[in-house]
Amino acid sequence: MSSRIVVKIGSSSLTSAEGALNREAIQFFADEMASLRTSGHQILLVTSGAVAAGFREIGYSMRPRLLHEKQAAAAVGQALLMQAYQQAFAAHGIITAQILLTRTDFCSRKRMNNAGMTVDELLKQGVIPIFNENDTVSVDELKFGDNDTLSALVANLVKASHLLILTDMDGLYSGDPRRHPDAVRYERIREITQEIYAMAGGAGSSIGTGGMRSKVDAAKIATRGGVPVFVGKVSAQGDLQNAVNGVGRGTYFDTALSSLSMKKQWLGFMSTPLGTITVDTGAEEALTTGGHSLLPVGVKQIEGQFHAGDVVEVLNIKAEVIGRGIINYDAEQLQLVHGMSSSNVYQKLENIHRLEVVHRDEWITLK
Ligand SMILES: Nc1ncnc2c1ncn2[C@@H]1O[C@H](COP(=O)(O)OP(=O)(O)O)[C@@H](O)[C@H]1O
Ligand SMILES: N[C@@H](CCC(=O)OP(=O)(O)O)C(=O)O
Repeated sequence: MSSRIVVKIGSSSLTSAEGALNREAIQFFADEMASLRTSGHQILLVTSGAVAAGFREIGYSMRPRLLHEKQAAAAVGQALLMQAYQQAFAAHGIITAQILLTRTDFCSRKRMNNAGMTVDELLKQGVIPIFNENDTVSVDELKFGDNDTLSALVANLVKASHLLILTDMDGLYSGDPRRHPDAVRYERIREITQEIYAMAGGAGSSIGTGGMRSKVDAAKIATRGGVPVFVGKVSAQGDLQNAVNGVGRGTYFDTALSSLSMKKQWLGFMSTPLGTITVDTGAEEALTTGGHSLLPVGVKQIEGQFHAGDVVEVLNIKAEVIGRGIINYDAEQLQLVHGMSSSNVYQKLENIHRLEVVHRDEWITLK
């Protein structure tokens, strides 16, 4: 199988601040992707720009902020965006396909498998699949918002050899260069630590959404799934090929030492937690560094109406998210026994099938 490359292009690279598609830019990116394809790679594109391309057409004077206005703008802009790509790729005799996804599509393995099979078939037929979030049906709390996360999930789904996140900045700097002109650029990140997160700020322009922060989030998801990531700028002929060859103008994120199984990727990045539990310091250590399961004695607080088998988010006593796991208790049961030693739990609850609140095999550390 030829290698699969997922290219993500942000709104800031495709549209003007006034809200118009930059057709020249779209042609340029299509040319770059076509030439990558000629060199033997399969290409998948994740593109933003629907809201930015649609808001002026619809009559808004600036990029809307309200959800229903953004959705209306996206419905207009998505058609314009696709038309522009179709035209640009047609110059190379390449057919494109539109795939609109929401976060909930990734929650269901069945929907994900269906999307995966459709993509396989499109690639087999030589088509370039073009993804965007299905903005019209996404509700606020289930939105990707920016497309960086979507691109990482797509890259993991298709087992890509590279994820290239193209933006208006040539990589990750020690601070947002728009505000810190003396910031220095990182060529390579071997491990995404809290310090790296601290450097990455939000969107610097009025067009983009997630900024560098959501790109680092995406890099974390992809690299833990075994896909190396490039975040940077492509603006001259040959830049995209250079990005693939390791000499692009941007930052490279190495894959994590051991890549996660699909089950753990689902747990960490696609599932929807139905509750939150807070654990004490000992339990935090046991889960995050000790490789142990979570026992009732370490649980301090419980929120949400979850049932055994649901996914919950786990917080430490500083209220930071440390990971997610599949819970073995209903919320009401756990309320009765949290903080108790194991022997007391057995006395209190007669028919528990597993003592562990979260078993280590059904846990992912996200800190
Ligand atoms: N540490 C950083 N290094 C580089 N850029 C940063 C950093 N922190 C914030 N940014 C901002 O992130 C922006 C890119 O993200 P965004 O505007 O969302 O673009 P896109 O539309 O391509 O997704 C840059 O223009 C920059 O202002
Ligand atoms: N789905 C939205 C993406 C919004 C957005 O701005 O994303 P990005 O430019 O990738 O930070 C759109 O097409 O407008």
